[in-house]
Amino acid sequence: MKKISLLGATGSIGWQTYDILKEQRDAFHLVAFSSGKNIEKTREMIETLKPELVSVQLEEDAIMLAKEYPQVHFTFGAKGLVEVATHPDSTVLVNAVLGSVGLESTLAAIRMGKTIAIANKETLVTAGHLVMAEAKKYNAAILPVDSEHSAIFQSMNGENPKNIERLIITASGGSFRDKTREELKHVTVADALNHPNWSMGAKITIDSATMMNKGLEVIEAHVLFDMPYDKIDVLLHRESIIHSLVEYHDTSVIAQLGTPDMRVPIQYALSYPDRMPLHNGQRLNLAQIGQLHFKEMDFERYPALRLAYEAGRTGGTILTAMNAANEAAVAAFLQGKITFLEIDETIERVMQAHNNILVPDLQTILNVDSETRKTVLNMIK
Ligand SMILES: NC(=O)C1=CN([C@@H]2O[C@H](COP(=O)(O)OP(=O)(O)OC[C@H]3O[C@@H](n4cnc5c(N)ncnc54)[C@H](OP(=O)(O)O)[C@@H]3O)[C@@H](O)[C@H]2O)C=CC1
Ligand SMILES: CC(=O)[C@@H](O)[C@H](O)COP(=O)(O)O
Ligand SMILES: [Mn+2]
Repeated sequence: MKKISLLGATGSIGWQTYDILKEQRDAFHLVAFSSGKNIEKTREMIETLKPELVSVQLEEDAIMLAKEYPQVHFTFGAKGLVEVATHPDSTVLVNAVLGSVGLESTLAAIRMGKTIAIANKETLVTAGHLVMAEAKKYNAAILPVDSEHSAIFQSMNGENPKNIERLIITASGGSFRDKTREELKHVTVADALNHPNWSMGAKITIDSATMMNKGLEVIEAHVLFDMPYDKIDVLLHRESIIHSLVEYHDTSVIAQLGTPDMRVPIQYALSYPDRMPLHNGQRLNLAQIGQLHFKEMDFERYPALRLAYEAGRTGGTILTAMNAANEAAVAAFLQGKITFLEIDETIERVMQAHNNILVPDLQTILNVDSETRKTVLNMIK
């Protein structure tokens, strides 16, 4: 029986993790979880899985829930995320919280030698060097949940990494893949949230439309697999059936395929190195699909991807600035305060003005993160 802590339980990844935990009660037990402001889902998870510790975003919600569930210990805010991540009974942390807010709790769990099943890509982008150095020091395994990185991880199974020629990350193209840049001037939030293949949280769906999601994933791959940027390519593949590929020196290409269902990489990270049947999983029928499509990436159409490669190749706090600018700009777009095209423009302006620090410590990263968010708010005013 693996004991699990889960951050971001009420989100898209968190709720799909809940689906797996409910179906696999002989294999997994949820000891602690965090949610944000969704109290209905928080109640349901408490009643179904009976954890010992729950963290919510607001103190008043923690006080209210403590009266309803006296057998559960409640905590809240940033310290609550760390308490959930470091619960003494859990051996695996699933980090499915949104944004760089997941960084400190991830580091705290790593320092206890826990296995980290990581969906929270912003943490790896903003402070990948710190996360991987601490994971090595404390012998903590970092297992990818992001579908592309899980595909790469599965395609590297049993292989010697020194034989890899390049990683090929597939991209659906997002909600506006059939539009020109000119046609993006007046798109709405509702249009942008309409992803062709995946049902995901709002922020990552917008990232997918700008292609910043792929930019974050290129950096995530560099961090997780220690691969130089000139050996990480992005390939447009509109069906999201091939989740990513690894090419080897002998020209062989190994890929992982499947219907688009995030429960597959989540469950693989939980059951690794084993596999388990997937409850209600839809099997891939290639004959029925008939055709798969591929196209070279267009960096002019998707400037966010170019910016992410630039930040990755530069390294240092520019990664934190880019990530924080993106988080703040996407939040502003979702609130109707800026247009879709202003997301890229905001990130580029922040990066151009940034004074880079090459090997930042945690405090420097936290300072750059909060300063960048303030800068973006001032730019938007
Ligand atoms: N969704 C997907 O299919 C995929 C997601 N990812 C990555 O996984 C992560 C989560 O994405 P997704 O599930 O889509 O996101 P969602 O927005 O659906 O969920 C985010 C979760 O984090 C909680 N949360 C948000 N802000 C805070 C905060 N300040 N303090 C505490 N909790 C907070 C939310 O709580 P509440 O809702 O209760 O307020 C919710 O539980 C992201 O890094 C994303 O890039 C990676 C691959 C695929
Ligand atoms: C499911 C998942 O891992 C997402 O990150 C997904 O990849 C988004 O799709 P695109 O970014 O390829 O549109
Ligand atoms: Mn992905």
